[in-house]
Amino acid sequence: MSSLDPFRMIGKTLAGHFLVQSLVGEGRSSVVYKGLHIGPKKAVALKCYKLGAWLDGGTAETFLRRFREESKASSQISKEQPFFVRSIGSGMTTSDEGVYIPYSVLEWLDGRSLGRELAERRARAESTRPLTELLMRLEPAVKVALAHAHKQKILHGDITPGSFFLLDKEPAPGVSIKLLDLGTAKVVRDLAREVAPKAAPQALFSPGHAAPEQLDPKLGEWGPWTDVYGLAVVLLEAMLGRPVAESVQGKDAASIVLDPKKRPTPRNLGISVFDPVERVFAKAVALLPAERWPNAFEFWSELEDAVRAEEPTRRVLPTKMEEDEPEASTEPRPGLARPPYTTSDDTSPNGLLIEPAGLPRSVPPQVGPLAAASSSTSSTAPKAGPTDVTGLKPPVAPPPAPPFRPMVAPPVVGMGVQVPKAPVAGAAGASNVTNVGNVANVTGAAGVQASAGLSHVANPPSSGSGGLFKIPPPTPPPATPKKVQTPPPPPPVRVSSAPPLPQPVPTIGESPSPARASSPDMAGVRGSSPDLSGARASSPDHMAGGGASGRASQPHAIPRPMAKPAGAGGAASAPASPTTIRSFPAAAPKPSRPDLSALKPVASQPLIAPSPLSPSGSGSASVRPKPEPVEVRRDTPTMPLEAVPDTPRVSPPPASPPTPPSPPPALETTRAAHAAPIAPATPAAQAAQAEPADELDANATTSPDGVRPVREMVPPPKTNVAVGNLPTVIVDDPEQRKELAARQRETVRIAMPPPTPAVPWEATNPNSQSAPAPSSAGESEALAPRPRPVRKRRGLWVVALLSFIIVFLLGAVFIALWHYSTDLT
Ligand SMILES: Nc1ncnc2c1ncn2[C@@H]1O[C@H](COP(=O)(O)OP(=O)(O)OP(=O)(O)O)[C@@H](O)[C@H]1O
Repeated sequence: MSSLDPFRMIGKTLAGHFLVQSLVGEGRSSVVYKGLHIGPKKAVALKCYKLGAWLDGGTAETFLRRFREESKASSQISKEQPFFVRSIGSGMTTSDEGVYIPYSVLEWLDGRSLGRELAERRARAESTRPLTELLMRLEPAVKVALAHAHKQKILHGDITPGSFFLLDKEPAPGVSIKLLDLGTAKVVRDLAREVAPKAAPQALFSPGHAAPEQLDPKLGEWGPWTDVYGLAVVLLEAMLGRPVAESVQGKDAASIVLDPKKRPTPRNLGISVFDPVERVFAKAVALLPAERWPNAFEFWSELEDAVRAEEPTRRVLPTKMEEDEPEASTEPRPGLARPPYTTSDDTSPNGLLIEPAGLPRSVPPQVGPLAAASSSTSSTAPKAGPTDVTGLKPPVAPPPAPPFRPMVAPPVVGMGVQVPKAPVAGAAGASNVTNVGNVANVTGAAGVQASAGLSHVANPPSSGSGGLFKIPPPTPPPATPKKVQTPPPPPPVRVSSAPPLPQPVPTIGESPSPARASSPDMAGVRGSSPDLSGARASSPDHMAGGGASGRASQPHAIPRPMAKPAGAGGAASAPASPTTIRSFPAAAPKPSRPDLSALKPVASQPLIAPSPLSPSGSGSASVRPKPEPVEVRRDTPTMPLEAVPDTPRVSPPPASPPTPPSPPPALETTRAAHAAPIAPATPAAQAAQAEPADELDANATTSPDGVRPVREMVPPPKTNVAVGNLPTVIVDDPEQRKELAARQRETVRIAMPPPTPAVPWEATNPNSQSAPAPSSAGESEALAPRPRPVRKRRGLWVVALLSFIIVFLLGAVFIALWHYSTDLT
């Protein structure tokens, strides 16, 4: 398998639509290529799964069906939430050797995964990220996206640092991170579990990230609590600056993850945190699913609260956050405004104690069991503030009003954790998972006909066993609820920020304490284990400094058991119970948390343009008929406006009380009445028309591709506008409606006959010859003396003519009589 093109896919066109262009990176179970969606000429990511070893003619079809269902679910959910990578489709192809290669088509993202970032930071020996910064950065992907998925009974199933993609540019306001692999990660693991039930579970998961129940199904069902475990580990790794698995190597991952005495809590990993933070983590990584936080939202909220809880004495919280969100809100906060952190000189914003720079350390840091052993503080004791083991400062009394300052990219101070820097290992050792995707080893599938082609999410999710990655129904709690035994946390230890301390903070079990030698758990567990060695194949993605997880490196000591390990009380006796218990201990009174059901998606309308492929298509790639853009509708024939005035109105304007006729106003009213049907007839209709405008404005943002405005993709509600007796015309755009109304009014004016000289007062009083005194300029024109009617003038002419004729006849008679008298004489 070439590291440059593991599947030899570059240059191929998948499903006739997606040209494979270049390799992006390779993870444990997949290879990601950059591709081109040929039609729209958009970049896509083609994620090809290394499942050749698990698929043959018998399993390929079943897998493909379930894979499509998962893809469909992720496609749907990615439309609902902008913090998911958008799933465009999925399919299956074959390699040149005839090996099945299922693949997903995803939106192309510019940026890098958290895993890659951690690896790069580690390679550059940069400081790790403080917890508060991590909480802020990952919050939308967890409290919005993952919580939304959990609410829909979909879980991720393989949360690792690679699951979080940090975007270079925000495709939409506030969207700076996306969650990858929702759902598909699980279906891939499910397949492997089913077709190779005897395969070591460790082969399917990233060492250190797998939850106990993923390694030992007897512990319980997978569920949102499984993701909680992965989330906790991701945070721990980001705080540590190295994979948790490195801290537990020496035995295989399963035996460590499943050891109730060695829970990967911050303190057990050498991270000094305050009690509340330790407690939240301890519950998140509890051995039994039933003892964990039930979902990502609760875990995250509790963790935020725990960090916030230190604020009164340590002032580590962002002031604005405190003001804006005094209580844990049920509302997810996408794109949470990142207010500047404020911190005092001796505290860090991550829940850790930081010793003022330059102060000598008199006591080496004590971590985990050591700290517990050396302290009389217990979790039940009233909290008296952090214990200052250095003795340099009183433990509580903070200096009066220390200057608050913004926390700007904290270096070591922000982390406050001293972790020995393990050398970055290369592709270490025998990876027990490389065979998962080693297509070169797979020959059995050769010759089996592949159902190639883009098989976009078409089938409705089956409700059967092979269906979506659904969360199992909760199991009724047992009669005696188990208690989560949170260990009495040792007092936090002040850790110097700068200069770096000469003595490293021991990782688990590396304490110089004599107790270490006496720990029975230490016996025989040292030594490198191939199971824990680098699980990643060589990947360009990780060439820059090693993977963030799964890298084997130098051996580390095995952790000593905690004085009272987290979850040990219940867990030690419980592993045999396969039941999933969703009860929570009374011993750890849970602050009233908002019900997850109250969680609402941030945006009811998708901010992201829908996939160009139809989610309902089947078989080969089908191009989704694009929603008709608003602009197109503008061009649709609307109506013969000229005909409007002559047509009877179907819906007359609202009956307004008849006003006494006054000439010009009456004319205008008449004209407006013709146009009235365009306007909504009722206030409700007016409101209905205003709504789409707001909606359009709200959605008037560009798609992540920056190509088509989202408003084109989200047609506003249609409003039927009846105009005269014309067929009902659907006008979508309120602007269009206004324009239409204006044009119609204009048309009415044009089509109206010229104003008749008959004015009401003249018609009703034809004998009146005097106009009323004009009251305005407009009226003066209307009431000006009017020309005499033609009829009257004609009468005058007739009278004149008749008079002339009479005069003429009289003259003629007179002349005739004169001649007669002359003749007589
Ligand atoms: N949609 C995407 N756009 C751009 N790059 C992506 C996309 N999806 C994944 N990548 C990148 O491809 C690389 C390989 O990803 P992949 O998921 O195969 O492995 P991983 O996440 O690094 O590790 P693992 O799967 O073992 O947890 C990573 O660098 C990842 O950031």
